Amino acid sequence: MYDWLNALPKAELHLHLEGSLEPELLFSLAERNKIALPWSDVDALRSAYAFGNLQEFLDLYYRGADVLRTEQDFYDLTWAYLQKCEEQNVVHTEPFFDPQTHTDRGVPFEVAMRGISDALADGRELLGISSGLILSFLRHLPEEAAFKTLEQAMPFRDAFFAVGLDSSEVGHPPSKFERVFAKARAEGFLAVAHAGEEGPPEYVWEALDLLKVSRIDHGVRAAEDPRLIARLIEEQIPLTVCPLSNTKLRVFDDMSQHNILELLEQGVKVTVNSDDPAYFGGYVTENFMALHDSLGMTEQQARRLAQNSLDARLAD
Ligand SMILES: Nc1ncnc2[nH]cnc12
Ligand SMILES: [Zn+2]
Repeated sequence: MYDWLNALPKAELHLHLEGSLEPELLFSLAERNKIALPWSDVDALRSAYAFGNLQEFLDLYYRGADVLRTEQDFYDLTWAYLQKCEEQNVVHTEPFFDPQTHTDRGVPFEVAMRGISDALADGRELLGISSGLILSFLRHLPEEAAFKTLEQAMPFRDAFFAVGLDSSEVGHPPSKFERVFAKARAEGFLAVAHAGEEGPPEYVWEALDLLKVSRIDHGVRAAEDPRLIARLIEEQIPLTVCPLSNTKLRVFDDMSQHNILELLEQGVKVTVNSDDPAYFGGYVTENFMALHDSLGMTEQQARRLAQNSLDARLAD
């Protein structure tokens, strides 16, 4: 019934590699690395995936990422995600990687970087999936820590094409990172940022005007500000929307209330993405399916959304 959705060629532009860590892989990495887990089995872990907001999810996401220790672990994580891409006709992907999630617990920057880069290279060669990596700063940490992360990344500068901004949004506006984004842009990187997920429309304005981003990640709360919507349409700034994430994190109470199709019909360049698929119940195709089931998305709308994702690519 959903084969036609799965068959659409798509790009994924909002995916946290650490959020694609499926419970089965999480348990097998814990065993390989001799790490004790607080959950008795995969089902017990899955049943903990009930979130009241972004922070409740992030607490579990950072806890889960602790099983990632070796270059092979990061390779296996990335390769499992790329195999999903192949299954779902995701022909291009621009994943986020949060170095501070790993360096802050003693995993060297280069360990994560090498495992991920090798898997992305194999994805290109063996699966024909093109990709570009986005180095994302954790916004709940100081800007100084982001500067340090950028510095650590410079020996690997060819491994990524853009910087991003994620983690706890409210209370950590884009303006907090204006200087480090300026430095990254001066070094030749593009910029994207999470804004308007839980945070207000002002954060989307700041991401555009201060961080000079090429895309907004989420951005669904921009709908509260008609002037902002007019600008997004005028400049055709893409929004990387994540429907299942938004309902799991209670940005919308129910998928039937999601605004992605209204934004699409207004002329905003919205795309469909999975964010943290292992935690939110599905990859890109399942996100498209949810829009079909709960919002009555038509085939023509699905085709436009998929085309938007291809048009909004930033990496070669
Ligand atoms: N949805 C999300 N928002 C902010 N930071 C994140 N890190 C992983 N998923 C995220
Ligand atoms: Zn995200």
